[in-house]
Amino acid sequence: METRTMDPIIAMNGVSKWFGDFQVLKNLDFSVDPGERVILCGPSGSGKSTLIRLINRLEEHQEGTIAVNGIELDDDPHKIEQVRADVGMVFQHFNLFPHLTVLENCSIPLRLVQKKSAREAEELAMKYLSRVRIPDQAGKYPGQLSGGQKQRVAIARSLSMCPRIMLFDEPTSALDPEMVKEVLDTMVELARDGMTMVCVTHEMGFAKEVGDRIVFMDCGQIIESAPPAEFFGAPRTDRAREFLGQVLSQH
Ligand SMILES: Nc1ncnc2c1ncn2[C@@H]1O[C@H](COP(=O)(O)OP(=O)(O)OP(=O)(O)O)[C@@H](O)[C@H]1O
Repeated sequence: METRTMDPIIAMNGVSKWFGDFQVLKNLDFSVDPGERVILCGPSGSGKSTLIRLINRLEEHQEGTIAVNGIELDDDPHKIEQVRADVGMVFQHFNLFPHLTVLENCSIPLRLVQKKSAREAEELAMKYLSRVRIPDQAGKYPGQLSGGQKQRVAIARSLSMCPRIMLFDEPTSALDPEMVKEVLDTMVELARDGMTMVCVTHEMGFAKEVGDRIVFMDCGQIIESAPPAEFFGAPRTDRAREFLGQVLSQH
């Protein structure tokens, strides 16, 4: 039995979701404390992306409750907007606008969503581009950047909105191996600064270094949830052992 000392910033209870007839998530309980770093792992198709996308309502659940920062998600657009203001998300494929410069990619959302002035938006965007160590790329277009640089722009864009939670959905899996480290290093720094993070990743070295807790999913269920030392040192289920055997042999 887990003992908790604070209210979770993400609380999912009894959550189920279907795509048509296919039940992708099955009666999940999942919570994250403020400042906690949770790594979601599991075989392909186990429901990790779907779970993470429920947190900012990119997908809708059909059963159970999901509360983020105390706001329970339902069809109310105002609540969804409030939750999205608190939650940044970084995807596998960056999702940058190719016709906008790096600086515009980061500053335009600040003007449109947070109604900042052009000058304030650019200053904030530059602050976060510096934080991810690419201020010198501000005038370039995404097509002129490496994959690792593009992903750091995506992280800077999210951070400049000042989220309380960052979600990462396989942020390094579209990158060449030599680019992976620079993105993971950026995420490690973010974790050191105390950001609440939920990361779907197969990077088990990163998971060990950064994770407070590893959540292992299979077939739409949470099978294990344990600190890294326990999960990697002594997985309790055959399914987790088999998964670890596969990913550790690939990396
Ligand atoms: N929009 C959708 N419509 C129908 N089925 C979907 C949809 N999105 C996901 N699925 C299915 O739901 C299951 C879980 O998908 P999900 O992407 O959440 O898994 P995952 O664990 O993140 O997998 P991966 O590691 O391969 O990204 C898969 O069988 C997938 O085909």
